[in-house]
Amino acid sequence: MASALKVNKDLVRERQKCTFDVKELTYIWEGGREFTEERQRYENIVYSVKELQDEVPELYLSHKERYESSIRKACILQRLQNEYGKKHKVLNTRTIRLVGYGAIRDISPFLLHNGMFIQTIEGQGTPEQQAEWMPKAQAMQIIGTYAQTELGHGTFLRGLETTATYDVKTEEFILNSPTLTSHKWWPGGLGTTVNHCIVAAQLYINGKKHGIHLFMVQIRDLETHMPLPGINVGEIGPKLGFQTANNGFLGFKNVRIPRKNMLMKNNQVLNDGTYVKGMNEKLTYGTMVLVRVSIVSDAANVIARAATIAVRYAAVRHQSQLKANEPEVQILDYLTQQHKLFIAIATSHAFSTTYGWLYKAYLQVVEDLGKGKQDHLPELHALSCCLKATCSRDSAAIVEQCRLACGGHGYMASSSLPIVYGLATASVTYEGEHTVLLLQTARYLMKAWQMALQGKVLAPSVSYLVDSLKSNKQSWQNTPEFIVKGFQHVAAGKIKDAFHAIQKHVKAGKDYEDAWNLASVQLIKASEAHSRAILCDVFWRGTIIKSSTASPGVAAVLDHLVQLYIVYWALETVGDLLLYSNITKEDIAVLKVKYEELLALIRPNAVGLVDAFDIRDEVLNSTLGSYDGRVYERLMEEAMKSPLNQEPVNQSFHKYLKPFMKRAKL
Ligand SMILES: CCCCCCCC/C=C\CCCC(=O)SCCNC(=O)CCNC(=O)[C@H](O)C(C)(C)COP(=O)(O)OP(=O)(O)OC[C@H]1O[C@@H](n2cnc3c(N)ncnc32)[C@H](O)[C@@H]1OP(=O)(O)O
Ligand SMILES: Cc1cc2nc3c(=O)[nH]c(=O)nc-3n(C[C@H](O)[C@H](O)[C@H](O)COP(=O)(O)OP(=O)(O)OC[C@H]3O[C@@H](n4cnc5c(N)ncnc54)[C@H](O)[C@@H]3O)c2cc1C
Repeated sequence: MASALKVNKDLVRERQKCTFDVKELTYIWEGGREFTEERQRYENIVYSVKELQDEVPELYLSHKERYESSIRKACILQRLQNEYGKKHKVLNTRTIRLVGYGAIRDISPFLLHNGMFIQTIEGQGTPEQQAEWMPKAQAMQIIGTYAQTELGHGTFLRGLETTATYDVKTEEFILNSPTLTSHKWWPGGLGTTVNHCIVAAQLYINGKKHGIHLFMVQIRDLETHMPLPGINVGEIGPKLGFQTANNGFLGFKNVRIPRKNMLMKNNQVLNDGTYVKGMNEKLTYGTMVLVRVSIVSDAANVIARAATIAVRYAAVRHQSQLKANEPEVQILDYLTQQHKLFIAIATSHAFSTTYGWLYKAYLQVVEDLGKGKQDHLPELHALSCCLKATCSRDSAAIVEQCRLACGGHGYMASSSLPIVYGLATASVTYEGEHTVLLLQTARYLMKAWQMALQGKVLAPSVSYLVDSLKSNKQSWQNTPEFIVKGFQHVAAGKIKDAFHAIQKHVKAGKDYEDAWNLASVQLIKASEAHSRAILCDVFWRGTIIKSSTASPGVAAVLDHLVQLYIVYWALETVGDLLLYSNITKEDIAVLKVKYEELLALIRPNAVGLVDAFDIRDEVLNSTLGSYDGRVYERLMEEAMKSPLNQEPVNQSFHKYLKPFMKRAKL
């Protein structure tokens, strides 16, 4: 952190105003003091390594140079991480990724190795397969990715075209990409980094198709890194963001792999070609469930980064006058600015709390599956789908809102907000496209509604549907508990409407599938409303628990944030509440006042709240958001690093401009 002398005076004043213990909130936000201290220790090591510091900002490098730089840094990071893990504790994924961003400035080309390749071996491999591949993968003797999506299909997994045909004579699978559209397309690290892949392919035995299975395939020689025979591999080129993720394409031509390379924890192929079906074919999709759960945490982190930048900038930036003859005010004092930014802080806490809850549910399901119990799998799938969809979408919208809240300077690459937006918006699509995942949840909600009508017991996350069937709703109260109930009424109402819409189309003679498509706008709205009800409920209940052991100062700000989140969404969806709950116009007027009061309560703590995210300057990498608030100095310093500023006259003047000006006619 910068010394107090150099810190911008507005930020110094803001920090003096703060009414709570910032460190205590950091510990709560991060899940415990031990996690914060572990991260800080590791950050101190990583950010003191000279080789990880940039001489030229990454953004001025070419596509190729950026990739090479990211590999160089990722190797240093991986070594530091492994050494740290041996001496201290194994670091959690959040810390590894957060610190990685700070060094690489974008996505690590090892992201898929560390985030999906290892997890798939762990979750889908037999104990023998784990024993063979895990140590090599963890030590990075083999580097891999998760190669599922193809040029032609990403969403509809049953439509994937890559084939793995079992040859009973040699006890091998033969991999082929029969069409252009069957080429793998997108996997991170696939372009030029990895030598192994987990490949999703259609399994064929004796001409019979058994659906999607996962296979461990070596694609490059470990010594020369040359593609192995039959492998056509490369990089897919620049994208909106994720520039250093090294996303690639891959095609197979009669590539043979041994039988033992099919991941066989769930389904098996025996030597003689006998196919043994596992407990549930959807368990093949298990890694995706884990990553969808993790994306809720990613969404919290990405918002925290954007909020830190935008709130600190809004404290430093003065523009316009509220009253004539008075100094220009900090833009953070405009209520509209608070409206844009405080919801970002609150949302980050909402998602972080929800992630903790969802991850616990995930671990429980994994434990149950180990005992052969799969009762809660559909509920987990439904929750992870809609929460991934809603949190990633909200995170992209909020990051963009933060960027816009920084005016022109938010458009500067050096603010880091464009790159953070690139990260956030990618997550709306990857690991299951937004609408598609909402529709998966809607499938579950339709079944739940049917069960509620039949008086059956429902899973906890949808048990509110039973209440909503009771006709005598209590009169509205403007308390958080009651507003959460209101969101549940909205969700139940939309679920019911979507259900009836399908029924109406079916009664009119449509097939169920066509009726589903005709009702699908209503279905995604029902799914979104369900997500919001879950987010508000979990955030409210989770905050009560967190506050119970917190100091009064921290408990108070947590209460302000959770109330702000709930009231914000009540006002955003006021039309829905009017349609589906007992809220009145008078209640809404009271909520509007309450919302403004909450903004005023949060205002003195705004900078303290983003400081509590404890994101180091190296991670923020932002001219607008650093701890010391030297915004204008940094903007100018960064501009001076432009290669165009390294010479007084660029050669293009002599080559093009001057002759052009000479030839120009009046
Ligand atoms: C741990 C560290 C984390 C690090 C984070 C790393 C971040 C990495 C950053 C970027 C990486 C990005 C990687 C990728 O994008 S990998 C590719 C991801 N691809 C997808 O997500 C594809 C999306 N499509 C699907 O998941 C499915 O095809 C589908 C949309 C769900 C539809 O599948 P299908 O057609 O087979 O199924 P149905 O619709 O017919 O449904 C049949 C029943 O199955 C149930 N189902 C489906 N999926 C699951 C599942 N995963 N688990 C449990 N159950 C599932 C479904 O609900 C249906 O049930 P029902 O009872 O209604 O019949
Ligand atoms: C940055 C990034 C990294 C990625 N990394 C990987 C990786 O490492 N490994 C990997 O295997 N994949 C990866 N992917 C691929 C990613 O998982 C897919 O792009 C994603 O699942 C969406 O699939 P799609 O591209 O086929 O979209 P599409 O399904 O083609 O979506 C296009 C449109 O069609 C709509 N649509 C499609 N189906 C339906 C439906 N049934 N009902 C209603 N609407 C529908 C969608 O809503 C969307 O609006 C990555 C993608 C990105 C952007």
